[in-house]
Amino acid sequence: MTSAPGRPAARWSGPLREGPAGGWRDGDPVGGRRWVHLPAPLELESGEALPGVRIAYQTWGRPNARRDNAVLVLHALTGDSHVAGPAGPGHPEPGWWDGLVGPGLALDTDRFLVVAPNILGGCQGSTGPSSTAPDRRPWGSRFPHITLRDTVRAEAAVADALGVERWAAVVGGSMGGMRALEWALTLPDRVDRALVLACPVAATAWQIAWTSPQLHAVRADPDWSGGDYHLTGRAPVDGLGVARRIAHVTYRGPGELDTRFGRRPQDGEEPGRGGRFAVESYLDHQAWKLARRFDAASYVVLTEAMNGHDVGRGRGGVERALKDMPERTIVAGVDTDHLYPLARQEEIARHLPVPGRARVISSPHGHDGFLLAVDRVGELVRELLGDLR
Ligand SMILES: CC(=O)SCCNC(=O)CCNC(=O)[C@H](O)C(C)(C)COP(=O)(O)OP(=O)(O)OC[C@H]1O[C@@H](n2cnc3c(N)ncnc32)[C@H](O)[C@@H]1OP(=O)(O)O
Ligand SMILES: N[C@@H](CCO)C(=O)O
Repeated sequence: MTSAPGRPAARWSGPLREGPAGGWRDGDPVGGRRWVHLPAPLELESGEALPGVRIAYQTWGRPNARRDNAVLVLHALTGDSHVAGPAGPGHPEPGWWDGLVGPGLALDTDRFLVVAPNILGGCQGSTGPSSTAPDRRPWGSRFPHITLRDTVRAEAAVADALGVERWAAVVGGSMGGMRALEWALTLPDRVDRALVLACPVAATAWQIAWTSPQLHAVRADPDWSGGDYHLTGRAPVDGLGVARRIAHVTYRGPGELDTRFGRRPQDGEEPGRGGRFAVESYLDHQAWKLARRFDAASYVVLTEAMNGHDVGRGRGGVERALKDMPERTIVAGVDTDHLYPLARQEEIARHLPVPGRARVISSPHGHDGFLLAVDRVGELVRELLGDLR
């Protein structure tokens, strides 16, 4: 085992403990996390049924009398329900779109009820491979293959619990953007508008190719134990760390890394003589940071769900499918994104019911620009929702 600086202990601390259940209650803390339990096993696209599903979610703002002011925000691969707000119990970091949600902000909590679930298959409160199965053991390798459409059907229970028949909008980037597309196409009566950021209409060979060494890295870790490591006291943190290093390079811009790090050695280290370049140290930091907060089996399940992303499946192809998107759909991408390049968003925009061009998020940060260029994302949200009262 490597003893690289920052490497976490080889175990993962497990899913969050249960909190309050149910839908909207006056007086609940803003941003507080709640859980919805599905009343029946979830019928998966594969034909299997998944029993005992619960979905964790957070809310900000209040529902109006007609309950038509709810906006669903969908997180990316390693995100969670904590879109906004300070770090606190269960949330070691501030919200990942802090600055977008609050009074007077683009997702104005004086006007909207903002709702963010943790995805099915994840590890931040919703049912995933690290959760307990009905036999009281972790699901582990028995957790079924899920699709992004399955995640949408599971989240319908959150809308039901909140009394929301139709989202005023669904908003998401990367995997969240894929899921925004799937929400609008799987449950079209329940989505009025959509903001789709930094994602493709279907996973491409290029995108799947980048995930292949990541999946191999996790599964090659001896602590993976075929996916059944949750009770062993060890977790495949080295494999997950390698996966994150590979993924993180795809998430950032080459110009950005050159500018930030250049050929600089990490302080006090000598590259080539056992030491690292600063950029290598940066990737090590990203690796261990994720390994501390994310379950490797969730990473595998969700990566495979993204690889299966194809809005055209069973819908007569992607062009036919996109014709059923809401008329009020905005698509945007990051100009330096080499993982999900702007051409992929142009492809979506071209085939919408009201065809147009993709909006551009100008950012040096590559794919992660959709997380970091909060002001620009705020402009797009205002463009989508500005006329709603
Ligand atoms: C629950 C949570 O922890 S977050 C959950 C929600 N997260 C998400 O939804 C998305 C996942 N998050 C991400 O992808 C990323 O965190 C992003 C994109 C939001 C972060 O992007 P940025 O703000 O640009 O961070 P950046 O890539 O510059 O990394 C900064 C980190 O690298 C560290 N760093 C910078 N240079 C070096 C170096 N040479 N060696 C080691 N570490 C370095 C910084 O100290 C900083 O550490 P910290 O994050 O622990 O404070
Ligand atoms: N940095 C993002 C990229 C995936 O879109 C994440 O980890 O979720």
